[in-house]
Amino acid sequence: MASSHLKAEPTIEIQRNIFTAREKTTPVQIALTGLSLAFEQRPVLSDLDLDLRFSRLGIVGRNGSGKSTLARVLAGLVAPSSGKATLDGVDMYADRRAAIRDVGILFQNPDHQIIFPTVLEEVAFGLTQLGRSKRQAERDALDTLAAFHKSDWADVSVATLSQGQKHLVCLMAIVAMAPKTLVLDEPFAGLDIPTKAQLRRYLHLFSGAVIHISHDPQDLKGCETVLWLDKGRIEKVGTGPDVISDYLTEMTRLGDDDDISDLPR
Ligand SMILES: Nc1ncnc2c1ncn2[C@@H]1O[C@H](COP(=O)(O)OP(=O)(O)OP(=O)(O)O)[C@@H](O)[C@H]1O
Repeated sequence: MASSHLKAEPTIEIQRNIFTAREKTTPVQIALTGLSLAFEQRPVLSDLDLDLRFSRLGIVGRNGSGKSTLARVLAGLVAPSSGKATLDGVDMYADRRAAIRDVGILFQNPDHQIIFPTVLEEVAFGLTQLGRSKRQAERDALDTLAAFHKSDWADVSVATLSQGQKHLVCLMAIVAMAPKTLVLDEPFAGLDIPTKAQLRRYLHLFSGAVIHISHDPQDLKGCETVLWLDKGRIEKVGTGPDVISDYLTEMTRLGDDDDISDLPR
């Protein structure tokens, strides 16, 4: 396969405003009011209250702290047990049409996300979900591939791509839909360092707001605001360096502990 690279200082061809300069990023408001969610009566999110505007919001927390569940609630994929979550005033669970239009979500495993055999079909699919004709969707998908300098990927079989390349296909599919908010649920887990760095560069070009979930603070460099979740509650929210510094201190302390032995109740 011919390779095509995005260089460190890319020439961005602005096509349908898919990419704009970072300083033009449009912030989004996140509001949680008394948000709780339980699975089989086991609380996973407990009475979360939050109201802030962000362009790049990081969410950190240990395994099982409720990060993915919060992401799913925000994207409208799961209903809270009580309380409310909105993005720019919209309850995404109540308004499925707005959810498809306004929120893109990128999961850890691209194989759980990709359903079509070729790159073009995969990228075009979301656009048909937005109501575009198949022909228009394919045209717009080709524009997106071109914006990412990946026109030569159009007819490539997704099954032949590496894990990092599959992540990029998912990212292109979501960016093509131009959501206001992109939710990244540990999308870099398991990727090697250069692949992570390259995907981060592509992400940097996305002009909407980003919610980036990770248990690794390294991934959240560049988030102006970070929310730390612990056992389904907000432990701290504030500027990135401030929250990450406290989080690392606590994670280092817990590393000397043996709570891996504790089973969920
Ligand atoms: N569909 C479900 N049914 C039952 N329990 C669930 C379900 N989804 C998540 N949980 C539980 O909710 C808790 C929080 O899970 P969640 O995936 O939100 O945490 P997380 O912070 O994203 O964890 P990780 O970093 O390990 O991905 C976990 O104990 C998990 O087992």
